Parts: sequence; C-alpha cells; structure tokens
Amino acid sequence: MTQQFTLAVDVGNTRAKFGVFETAIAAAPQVVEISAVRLADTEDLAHELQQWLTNVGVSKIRCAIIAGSNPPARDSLLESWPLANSPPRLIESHVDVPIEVDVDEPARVGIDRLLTAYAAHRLFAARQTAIVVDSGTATTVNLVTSDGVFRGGSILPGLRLSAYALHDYTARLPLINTDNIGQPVEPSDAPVPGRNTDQAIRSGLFWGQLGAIKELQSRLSFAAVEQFSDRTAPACLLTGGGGRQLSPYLSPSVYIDSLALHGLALLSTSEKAVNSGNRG
Ligand SMILES: Nc1ncnc2c1ncn2[C@@H]1O[C@H](COP(=O)(O)OP(=O)(O)O)[C@@H](O)[C@H]1O
Ligand SMILES: CC(C)(COP(=O)(O)O)[C@@H](O)C(=O)NCCC(=O)O
Ligand SMILES: [K+]
Repeated sequence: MTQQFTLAVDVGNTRAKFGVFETAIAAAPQVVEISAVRLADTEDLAHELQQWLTNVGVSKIRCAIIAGSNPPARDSLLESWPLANSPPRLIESHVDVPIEVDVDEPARVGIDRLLTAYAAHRLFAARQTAIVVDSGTATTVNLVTSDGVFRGGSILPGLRLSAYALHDYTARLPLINTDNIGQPVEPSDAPVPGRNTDQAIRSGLFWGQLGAIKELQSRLSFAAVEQFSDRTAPACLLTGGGGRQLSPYLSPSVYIDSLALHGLALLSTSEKAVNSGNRG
C-alpha cells in the first residue's frame, strides 16, 4: 500500500483551511493536523502555510491539493506557493470532482459545496441520503442522495455575515460578535425573549440560523423521498466555522472539522492525482 502525506488547502471567504492527511490508495484519509487562518488576519497566506507546516513538523509532503470558494485569495496563494517540490493540484471545476451534479448549471456550484458533498457520500454516509450543512461565510445546506448524486441545496447568510448586515444596514443596531469557533452556544448566550437589543440580535441570529437550517433539512429530507425516491434515513453532516456552535442543537448530526479538506485528501488518492507527478 502506498502511504503518503497529503497537504490539502481550502480557501474560503473568511478563512483558509490547511490540512495534512495520511493518505493511502483504497483507504479513508486520516487527519494528521488541521488548522485555519483568518484571511483578515494575514497579508501572506503562503508564509502562514509554510510556518504552520514547520510548526506541525510535517516535512515530507508527497502531494498537495487546493481548492476554494474564494478564487482571488486562492490564486494569490498559488502565485507564491511555498513548497517548490510539491506544486499543488488545483481543484477548480465540477469536472475535477467525481460526483454527478444534478443542477441547472453544474459549473456555477461552489467547489466547496461539491467537495463536502463528495466527502460526505464517500467517507461518512455511503449508503444514505446526506444533508450537508456548511456554516461558513454563507451557510449552505445541500442534498446528496444515497446514489451519490449532488442534488443542489440552499444558500443563506452565515452567522457573522448576518451580524454585519444588521449593523451595516441599520442606523441603530450594534455589531454583535458571533465569533466562537470551537465553543458550543449556551441558551443563556442567546436568551429568548431577548430583553435588550444585544440579546434580541444574539437570539435572532443564532436561533434564526438554527431554525432556518432545520427547516431546510426537513424540506430536503422530504425532497429526497418525493423527488428522488430515496427512502434511506438521512444523515446530517455539519461543518464550517459556525458548525460547532450549531451542532448540539442539530441532533442527530455529526460535526466534521473542515469537511472539504477530507474531500480534497480523498481526491488526492485518485488515479489522476497519483499520476500527476506532484511528488516532493
Ligand atoms: N473567530 C471567528 N472568526 C471568524 N468566523 C468565525 C469565528 N468563530 C466562528 N465563526 C463563524 O465561522 C464562519 C466562517 O466559517 P469558515 O468555515 O471560516 O467560512 P469560509 O469557509 O467561508 O471561510 C463565520 O461566518 C462565523 O459565523
Ligand atoms: C455559497 C458560497 C459563497 C459558500 O462559500 P463559503 O461561505 O463557504 O466561503 C460558495 O459556495 C459560492 O460562491 N458558491 C457559488 C454559487 C453556488 O454554489 O451555486
Ligand atoms: K466553505
């Protein structure tokens, strides 16, 4: 069995996610390290990546693979790619992801949505309907039927974006900080009924986001049966920077840190990547 370390990079609209995986043909990629850098906090992603690899002590990257919903930031990282011996394979288009895409315009679907759908079906919900929730800059709630076909989904503003929208487009609403990666939200953090503006926004944003996701989950579960005759019990997979906050309230659901990276790591074990010469 060929064993190797794969570097996967997913450049989102808020954060770039870095992952090192142990990958082997015909085996699920194993996480070695995952990290994320806020784009607003760095001028030089390439330097951050290099620094991170040094810190985690992974010196022998055998192949690198990159994608992202934020092409300008992705491209600036590509231009100053720090690993001369491991030029990254770019996953840019739906034709690079081995998943059938049943929507009007497959080319317009965010590559992050396809990668999470692919990882969900191949790694976490192989014989089930999968509902994939990515709580990122935007929140996306997507359907993958048990035959592994991406059926589309819904896009709504994410928690942070919604907080900014309330502040930026009103005269009197304060900017509420919703950032809380890794910490579950307690009901006391978002009290209902809110007794002041701060609490009203907090509870509106959090329970509203949660309610929207639940409604979409229920509609997608119904659509799986009614439109696609898919009667398997749906699995709900949750990822993204807001995922951990939402996860306790979306049960049963499984939270997976940076699910798109898992999709990239899995892709790196496919024939095309193995033969592409991306070896350090
Ligand atoms: N410290 C934080 N900084 C930024 N976003 C955070 C933080 N904590 C939680 N979040 C949530 O994570 C979301 C961004 O998730 P992320 O996975 O980084 O998105 P993207 O894939 O779009 O880059 C924000 O909208 C916000 O709701
Ligand atoms: C919806 C998204 C902005 C989500 O990106 P993210 O918030 O995770 O950075 C991205 O998937 C995107 O730009 N999609 C293009 C339109 C579509 O998926 O149909
Ligand atoms: K994303």
